[in-house]
Amino acid sequence: MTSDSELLVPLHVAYIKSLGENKDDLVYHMTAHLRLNAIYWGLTALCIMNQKEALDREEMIGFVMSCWDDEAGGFGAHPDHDAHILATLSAIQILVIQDALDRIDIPRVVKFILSLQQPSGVFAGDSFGEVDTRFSYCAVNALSLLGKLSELDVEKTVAYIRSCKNFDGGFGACIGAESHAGQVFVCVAALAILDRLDEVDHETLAWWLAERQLPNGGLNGRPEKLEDVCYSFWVLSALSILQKLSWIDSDKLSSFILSAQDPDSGGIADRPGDMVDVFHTLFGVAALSLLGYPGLVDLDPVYCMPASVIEAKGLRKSWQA
Ligand SMILES: CN(C(=O)[C@H](Cc1cnc[nH]1)NC(=O)OCc1ccccc1)[C@@H](Cc1ccccc1)C(=O)N[C@@H](Cc1ccc(O)cc1)C(=O)NO
Ligand SMILES: [Zn+2]
Repeated sequence: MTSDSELLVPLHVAYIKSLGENKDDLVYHMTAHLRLNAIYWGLTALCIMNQKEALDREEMIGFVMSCWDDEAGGFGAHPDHDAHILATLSAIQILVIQDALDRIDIPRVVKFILSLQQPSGVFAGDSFGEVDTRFSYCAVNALSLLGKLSELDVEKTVAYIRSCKNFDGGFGACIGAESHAGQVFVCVAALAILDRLDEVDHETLAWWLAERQLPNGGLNGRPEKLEDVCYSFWVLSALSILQKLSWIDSDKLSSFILSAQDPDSGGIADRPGDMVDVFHTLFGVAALSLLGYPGLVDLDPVYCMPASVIEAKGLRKSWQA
């Protein structure tokens, strides 16, 4: 069997395990600012392939705690980096998957997250103030995993997301920004967590999402853009939440994702022939899981975490199978 007809699970597991070992090559140092996010990406990909034990649990929890920024009350993406809401979400996602939330001071983290909400209702990523609907999703996802959604000003949060809805049914990074599949994912997933999917024009948005599929089977993030494996997840997750997964040709998309695998060293790239990375490896197997690829563990599309973990916390929605 060649690589573009089956998922090379053992190779992808070996690739993810090797990431922490090659500390000498340049890529390792160039990606220090994403390290904690990359651990969430690697761990979640392993969970989907049912190989969670491939990485050492205590060593991982130790690294997460080494990224704690005690002054801010949040996590940075690397030891001694400033706290950021993206890294804080990754830290919480890792600890929830490893059943180790008892290691953190939950009220302190909740205070950090809530401190980032702006008067407009949008969230900033950190104290430097860059705002983006991505960060609103991080806040809603993290507070939900911590069981503290009751402390969020839901109306203000929803009002800002509503103001980012475009005529094509999609959402942008901020008011007036064009629709982009990544931003559609974060806005639809945040509204799903808040039980406010009534804010979405389901038919219009599902049509815009289905329009992302190109003749080669891959999905792009915006009209006229190139196909990219990670957009498979952003688009499929939003369609899954809208219960319109059937609007995508899943056989052609699965073949596209499988063709982006590196058949020698493992890993998945953004498109066939490019360099693999752990980000596209996660979102490739995540998309295959949503498409029902045989032997993969069910993924919750809203949290991008194993469905069993979300189920155990009582966070699955009534409309989810
Ligand atoms: C910072 N970043 C990006 O900008 C990527 C770059 C890219 C990958 N393929 C095409 N471009 N873009 C990206 O993640 O866009 C998807 C997205 C945009 C906005 C909101 C949500 C998703 C990637 C890292 C990366 C950089 C360069 C190459 C590969 C991965 C990244 O960290 N993305 C974030 C996007 C994101 C952020 C927050 C979330 O809650 C969910 C997703 C992430 O996945 N965090 O866990
Ligand atoms: Zn990509």
